[in-house]
Amino acid sequence: MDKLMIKGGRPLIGHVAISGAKNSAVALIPAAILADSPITIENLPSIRDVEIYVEILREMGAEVSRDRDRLHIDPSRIDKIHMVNGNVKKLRASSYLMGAMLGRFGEAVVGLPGGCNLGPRPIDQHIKGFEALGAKVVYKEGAVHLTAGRLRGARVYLDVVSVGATINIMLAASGAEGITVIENAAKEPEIIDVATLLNAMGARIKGAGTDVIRIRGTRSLKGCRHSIIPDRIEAGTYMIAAAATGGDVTVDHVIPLHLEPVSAKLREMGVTVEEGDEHLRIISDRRLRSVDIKTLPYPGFPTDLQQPFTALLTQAEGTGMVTDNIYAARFRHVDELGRMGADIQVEGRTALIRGGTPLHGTDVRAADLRTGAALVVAGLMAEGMTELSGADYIDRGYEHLESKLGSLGGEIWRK
Ligand SMILES: CC(=O)N[C@H]1[C@@H](OP(=O)(O)OP(=O)(O)OC[C@H]2O[C@@H](n3ccc(=O)[nH]c3=O)[C@H](O)[C@@H]2O)O[C@H](CO)[C@@H](O)[C@@H]1O
Ligand SMILES: C=C(OP(=O)(O)O)C(=O)O
Repeated sequence: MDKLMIKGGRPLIGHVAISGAKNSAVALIPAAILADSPITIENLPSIRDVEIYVEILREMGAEVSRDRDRLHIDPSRIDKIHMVNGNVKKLRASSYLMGAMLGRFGEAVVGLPGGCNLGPRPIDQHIKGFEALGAKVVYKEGAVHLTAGRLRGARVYLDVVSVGATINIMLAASGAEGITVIENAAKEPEIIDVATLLNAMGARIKGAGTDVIRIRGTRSLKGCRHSIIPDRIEAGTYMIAAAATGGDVTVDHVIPLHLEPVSAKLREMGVTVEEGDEHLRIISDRRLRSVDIKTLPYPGFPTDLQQPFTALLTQAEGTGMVTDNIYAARFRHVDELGRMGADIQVEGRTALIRGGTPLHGTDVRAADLRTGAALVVAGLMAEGMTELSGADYIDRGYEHLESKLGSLGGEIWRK
């Protein structure tokens, strides 16, 4: 496993260009399965999750080629093969194969998805949606077997606000006959991105970005060209790192509205956040006040930035409280931050961070993607060298992390 070496103590200064969103990319790629002709996806991030999804589509018979940040997918020869083991187990977003295959073929056999281990991650709401559209569901040997023949539009109320279930039901419903209405839908920007692609393919989706989404499906979805929205989680990570190091960083190619919860919390801490049309500038003198964070579905504070934000709070004055309302057990970064000198107590789904304890570099391990991001932020703040193993997790979601941080003056390299 690769390691990242980080020498802390230098402020990050300069501009960083934000890549396309991971959580859009891993939904847009399987969405291509629904089309009968080629699709081009632009602003594609170079990250491991994308590489894995490309391999999955190739295994299914798609012709896929890449030209810098453009991905061309010809799905016309995709076959309804069973996708039970191997790459599907490496990704959470492999669950989207269920909706996409159901929408195109009326049947699917897909292994239960993998992804970051954040505690239990059920897919009951996805299944509830597929059943409402007429699918029969059987669990056999670690895989979900779905059969429907022709799917029919239906009304689905989600008991839990779920990004994955909302997208998966949109995918299936786009290939269904008639109208589907998703109530209590998730409102994340990535959902709007997927709906934009499906509409360009010929579906008629209204309300994406609100909690009621209406989808009129069609049998013939065609190829198109689509550009992925910026990755708000990558951008938020650089904003946090800028604040953490007492830096002056402009994150370019972002949609500032998507980062409002992060900007608001940084401002509460005493950080200056200047907003342009497509950029945000973060200026920090490293004199930070503690704040409380409660993660919530969009437009609330994103759980995917909870861990890096916790690292930032270790250097703020006072005690901060971080409550993860999405994943009760998303605290694998806490012990590692403790090894670097942080004082954090976890009670239930809340972490209490006593700020102002100096951090020192040591050997730490990322066991999931955003733990990795938290430890990078901590390493940049710490005195001395941090040796971070588990860099492969970080590669799942951050394009060219070392060179982007390096161009900002951060000292980070791969061993
Ligand atoms: C590939 C992708 O886009 N991943 C993101 C997506 O994950 P993912 O789509 O898996 O997350 P969900 O929005 O579905 O999960 C939200 C909450 O709902 C629960 N739940 C979800 C589905 C279900 O059927 N039943 C159920 O109980 C989950 O356990 C969790 O507590 O949104 C999460 C929440 O913003 C992010 O952390 C992930 O980065
Ligand atoms: C949890 C995440 O990803 P996934 O849902 O793909 O595991 C994440 O991006 O932080």
